Amino acid sequence: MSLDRLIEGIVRTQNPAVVGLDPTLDYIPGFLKEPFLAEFDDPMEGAAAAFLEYNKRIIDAIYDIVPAVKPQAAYYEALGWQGVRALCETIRYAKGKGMFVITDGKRNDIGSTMKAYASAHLGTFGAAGKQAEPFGGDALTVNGYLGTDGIAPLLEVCDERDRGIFVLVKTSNPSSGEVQDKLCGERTVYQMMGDLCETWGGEHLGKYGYSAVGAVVGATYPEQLQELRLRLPHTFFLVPGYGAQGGSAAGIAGAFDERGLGAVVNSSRAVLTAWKKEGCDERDFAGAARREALRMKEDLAAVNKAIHI
Ligand SMILES: O=c1ccn([C@@H]2O[C@H](COP(=O)(O)O)[C@@H](O)[C@H]2O)c(=O)[nH]1
Repeated sequence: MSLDRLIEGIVRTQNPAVVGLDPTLDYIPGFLKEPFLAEFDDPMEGAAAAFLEYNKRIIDAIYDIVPAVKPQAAYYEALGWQGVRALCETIRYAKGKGMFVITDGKRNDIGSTMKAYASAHLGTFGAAGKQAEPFGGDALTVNGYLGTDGIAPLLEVCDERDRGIFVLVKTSNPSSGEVQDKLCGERTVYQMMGDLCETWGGEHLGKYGYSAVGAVVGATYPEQLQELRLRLPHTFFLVPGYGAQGGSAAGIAGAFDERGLGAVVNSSRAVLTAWKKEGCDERDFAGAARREALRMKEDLAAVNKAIHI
């Protein structure tokens, strides 16, 4: 169990970036969404169909230059079961294009319930011979607040199916310090959670030295990124907060190891709404997403000179 498939995608594209697929109707140009909204009586069905088509076009525009996508489940759940179906189909489409998919669900519960979340998002349903993947993601974001028994069922699935998790350690939002920066004995809560990631990842390291248990560390906290990189040598980072939340490439530099690995940086809104910022023809929205993804790649390369290996 490891995050090697993600790392291999980063090496192949020479791009430590993930594009967040967080669609809203507002981001989707009229020419694309209006026919779907008109076609279905149920507004959620029309919106879900528009989300899926929009995602496919974004994926088509970036899959050769960006190794991974991160659909945030909330945007799909907002449309009920139709949205959840669009999420499943988006995951399947991205995987069909060779992308690594991180489902951003931030799940956590007691062990028995986590077993259900683990098989839903990373596992399979059904018996041998008649088995299917419910969601089919490669990795899932989770909350570690309930402790080890809430994480153990995920580790089992990660082991069996070469999947990964990213545990919330130091989140990118402005209030993250209210709990995460509090001292608990001699360690902050985020340090304690980071140390647990190293423990949960255990001895099962992939060929690049990272385990299947990654950590979410926000681009908006450069000092903590650097500190945690040194403290957690086997824990790969998912770094949200670049772009729309104000995180910069310079602030992210400390997240990478000496090989240029160690982190994958997320950008959602900045890529999805690039066509609005550019002011280009709305029919070129996917082209604008690609241009923004290439701009981000260059921006990251300026602080993370080369990804060796
Ligand atoms: O600490 C965290 C954890 C998760 N997120 C998620 O990442 C994206 C960020 O979107 P942007 O549009 O690039 O700001 C979004 O899905 C969040 O739910 C985070 O921002 N911070």
